[in-house]
Amino acid sequence: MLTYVEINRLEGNEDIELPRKMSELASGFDLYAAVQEELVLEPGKRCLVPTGFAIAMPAGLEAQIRPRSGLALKHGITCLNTPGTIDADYRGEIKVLLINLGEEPFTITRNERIAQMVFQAVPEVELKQVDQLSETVRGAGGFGHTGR
Ligand SMILES: O=c1ccn([C@H]2C[C@H](O)[C@@H](COP(=O)(O)OP(=O)(O)OP(=O)(O)O)O2)c(=O)[nH]1
Ligand SMILES: [Mg+2]
Repeated sequence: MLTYVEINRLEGNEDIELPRKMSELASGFDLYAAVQEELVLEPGKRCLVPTGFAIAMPAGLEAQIRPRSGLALKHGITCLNTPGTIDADYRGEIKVLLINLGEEPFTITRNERIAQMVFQAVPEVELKQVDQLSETVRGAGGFGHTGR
């Protein structure tokens, strides 16, 4: 089923590409940097990169902002808060929190693809407080208790 998500290009970003799938069955819409000309991200530093657009999706969806593997592999550039969460009721500009985990400064240029946005269904959940939880074999074991 096709779902329509409204997208609004923000003023001053007429030259910035709107998010786009780069192949027919791609999961993510690639996001383009709406930085002024260039932005240099030094090793170990983070920055919030504007994208020049806002969206409105129907209730029951979220958007996740995920890194691009090529930038991660070649330059150590990733999203610090990956996956970034875009709430269905958010109407502000979508921004990408990048961090440079590489050894070299990385230059972000205007209209460069810096991350991708994947839409996901969010189930309707309500938390119900109880005195005792249902039992399982795992129980409270976690954090590697099954071995390395
Ligand atoms: O990578 C991101 C993450 C978040 N947002 C926007 C959309 C999201 O709906 C809002 C809030 O994000 P989040 O809930 O992750 O941040 P918070 O620190 O909990 O802020 P808030 O108190 O505003 O919810 O910020 C982005 O544009 N990019
Ligand atoms: Mg929040």
